[in-house]
Amino acid sequence: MKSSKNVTVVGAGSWGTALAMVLADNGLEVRLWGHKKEQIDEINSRHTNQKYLKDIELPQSIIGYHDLGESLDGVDTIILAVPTKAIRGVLGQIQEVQRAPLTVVHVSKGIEPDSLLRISELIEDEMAPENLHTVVVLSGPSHAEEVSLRHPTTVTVSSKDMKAAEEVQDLFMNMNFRVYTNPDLLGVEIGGALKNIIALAAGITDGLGYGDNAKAALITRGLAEIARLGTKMGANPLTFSGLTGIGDLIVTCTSVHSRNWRAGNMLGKGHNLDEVLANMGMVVEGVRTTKAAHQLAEKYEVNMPITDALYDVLFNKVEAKEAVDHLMGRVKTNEMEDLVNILGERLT
Ligand SMILES: NC(=O)C1=CN([C@@H]2O[C@H](COP(=O)(O)OP(=O)(O)OC[C@H]3O[C@@H](n4cnc5c(N)ncnc54)[C@H](OP(=O)(O)O)[C@@H]3O)[C@@H](O)[C@H]2O)C=CC1
Ligand SMILES: O=C(CO)COP(=O)(O)O
Repeated sequence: MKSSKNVTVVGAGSWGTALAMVLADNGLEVRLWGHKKEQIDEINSRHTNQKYLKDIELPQSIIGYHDLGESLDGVDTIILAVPTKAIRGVLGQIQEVQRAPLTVVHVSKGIEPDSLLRISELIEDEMAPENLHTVVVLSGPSHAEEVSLRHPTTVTVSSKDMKAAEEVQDLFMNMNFRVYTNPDLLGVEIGGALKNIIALAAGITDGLGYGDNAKAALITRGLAEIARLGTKMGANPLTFSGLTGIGDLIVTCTSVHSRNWRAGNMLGKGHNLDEVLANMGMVVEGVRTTKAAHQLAEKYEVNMPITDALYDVLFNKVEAKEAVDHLMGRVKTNEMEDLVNILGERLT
């Protein structure tokens, strides 16, 4: 038994359920809130969540809740595990029923289009200051399917309040789930969100049958454009060589577990976006994030050719092959110069 803390996981999808398992393995009685009654009944009676984690037996110490107020009773920390586009609505519901300020540990990977807020900023924007103690992000290369099988996984936590981040590190850390800290909140959130864009693109080139050279190019040049934008926004460029940068890019661009990769793969094979999203049955964060990143690139005047190409495929009906041809046919350039210039600007 590691902790007597009461924790509620808000969102009973793949990631919320897998994280609830980590906390249960650490000796906590975990409350798992979901908005679908049948699913909560399944969690409590059969100790499974078949739609999201097929054939996984959940620990009995995970208790499903359908009543949000009840799930938050006596709780000071929540793990917020819903898709980015559901966050404002769910926080609205939480604020109607919460009785004490909350530490919100968010695990979502996205950026809100138009407002261009990162998730920690979105939470601060949506929650009244008296309802919010602090925000911590947990992010990194971590497919729920593998975490639920207790396979070795590493993630990073970050916050403006690093003491709170360290408490979250202690809460989750175990022999299968190793948690690091990184004080660069902006870099951690940007890396986690933008890797989904590159995973969609990697799925597309795999769907087109282009193979490993193309994928390696996407991962490394994708990292270059994520690092350019993140560094211009104020992140530590070294964060992008860590778990929430290259780490999450590798896992998402190369794994069949990735919904972003799978969606891209179907696009590359010629299916249209509506068809792909309708078939997925789970969130594909990279689609909305592409819109947000396209807007961020314009705002910060950063060159993001892969993001632009994907934006055209998703929203301007450009054929995937045509987008790749366009990327390959751009004017010659230097591999590192843009990032070096951005770093130089920051020093002056
Ligand atoms: N899956 C993974 O391996 C990882 C996911 N993440 C991130 O975690 C976040 C959540 O993803 P994930 O769990 O995978 O997504 P899933 O699609 O697996 O599950 C999302 C869950 O949120 C619920 N939900 C959606 N909208 C609402 C709402 N308005 N109110 C209440 N519940 C809602 C869904 O309910 P319903 O069943 O009704 O749709 C579902 O239970 C994403 O940002 C993702 O990028 C991060 C790391 C790993
Ligand atoms: O973020 C993830 C792994 O780190 C999950 O990626 P997908 O949302 O593409 O499945």
